[in-house]
Amino acid sequence: MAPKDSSYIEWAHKTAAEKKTHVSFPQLKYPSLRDGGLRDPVQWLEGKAMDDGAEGLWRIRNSLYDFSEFLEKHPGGAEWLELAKGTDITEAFECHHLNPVVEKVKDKYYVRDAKTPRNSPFTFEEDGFYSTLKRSVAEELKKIPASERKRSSLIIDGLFGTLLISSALSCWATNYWVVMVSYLVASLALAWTTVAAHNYIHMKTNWRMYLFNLSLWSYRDFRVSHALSHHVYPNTLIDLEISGFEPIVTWIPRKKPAFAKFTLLIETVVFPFLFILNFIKRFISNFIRKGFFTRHYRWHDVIGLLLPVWMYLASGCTFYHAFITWLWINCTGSFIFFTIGSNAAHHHPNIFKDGDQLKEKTIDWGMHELEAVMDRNDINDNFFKVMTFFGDHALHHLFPTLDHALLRHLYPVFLKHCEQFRANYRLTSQYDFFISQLRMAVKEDPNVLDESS
Ligand code: HEM
Repeated sequence: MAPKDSSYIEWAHKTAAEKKTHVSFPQLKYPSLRDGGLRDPVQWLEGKAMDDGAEGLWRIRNSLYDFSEFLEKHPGGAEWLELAKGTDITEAFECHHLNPVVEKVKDKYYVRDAKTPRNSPFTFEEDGFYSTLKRSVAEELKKIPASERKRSSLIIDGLFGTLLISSALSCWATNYWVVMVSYLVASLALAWTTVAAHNYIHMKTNWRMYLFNLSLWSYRDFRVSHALSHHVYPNTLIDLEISGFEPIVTWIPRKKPAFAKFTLLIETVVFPFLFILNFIKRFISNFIRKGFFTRHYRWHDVIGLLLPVWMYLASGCTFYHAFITWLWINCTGSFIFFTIGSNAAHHHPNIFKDGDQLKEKTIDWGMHELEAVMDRNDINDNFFKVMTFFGDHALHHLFPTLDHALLRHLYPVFLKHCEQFRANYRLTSQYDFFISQLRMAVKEDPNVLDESS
């Protein structure tokens, strides 16, 4: 158990270096396969399966289930369960369903009790913050008109259309300024389409989630790294959106390499290539991972390559010209997407990160989500910005399947529950996040509980 005095920081650094357990949750095993290798979603799922005691089945709390027969019947799509097979899906199961009917459905597939304790610090007590809020949100949703969802569809469809027109124009035009402006508009439209498509990757199978792949990246990979990893375990050692950037950028408080001082420069150089690098990593997996092609490669992995083909066909330029222009658009889009993403909501000295000292070693899952996120008042004030800058982030984390257009209606009930349970919902500005993300990249010491807490 961590000592609760000034020697905590020393203890935390020692525990972090040993890599046997989490630091903030020392009762948890250090995640298998976390460091090294490709650090990709497949490796993350394999490591999680080694730690979760699911015995090749699906684990929810302390019971094991066999959903093989249910896969194709799952209203959310078979993919979610197919990906998560062999792991503990308690958190994902809880936050992806507001309808209590799922509890009864799952019971039909019970096999036996798990043999090991859960390797997670999160609880879902019936009278706790998250379960109570979830019941109230389910009631509140009944009052929101279904037409609200059109607002988000309109934005992503508009962005997609803008991308198609501006990318073709950047190849067709000969005037320097028209080329430059259309190239910049296309890059921004690609980045924003990818952010907006994120709204749809969290839902049941739908066509707009495939727009994510226009970036060359894979929505299927993102469902793991973002929805099943980052969303449910934010800023812990199991968060792949933290470990996936290491050792290039380390946002958790740890001893940092000397190059951490140059994080701004490193991000500027690396971010433009991440869309392409994710594509290459996934493609290479076909050669280095047995069965990857049949288990993970899908028709939608080629969607990203349709954009240069479209630019070539629509503009009538040479394929070489279309390809080079598309590379510029893809790299600029990648830079914009990752700059928005890394400065959005999670990297700030006042936000929980593994290493920080905690009062309790288990925590209501919803309370933890709010400890690991902060919202931006200058993003949440406008729905277009919400859709294109990962806005309304706290509510989105708590209820990821809900269309972003519905979230603003939930604030009264959400804030009431935060007050009642003294949940730590916080707001700051986009500028503060930009500076704070860079501060986190050099921050070595964890936060220690102050005496009054
Ligand atoms: C990795 C775990 C899981 C994920 C990520 C997941 C995801 C989803 C998603 C995205 C939806 C659509 C939600 C919506 O449109 O509002 C959904 C619906 C549903 N899922 Fe799952 N699911 C998971 C596990 C399960 C399990 C284990 C069961 C039960 C055996 C289940 C039963 C259902 C049912 C019954 C619905 C329809 C709910 C309704 O009509 O409101 N899911 N799921």
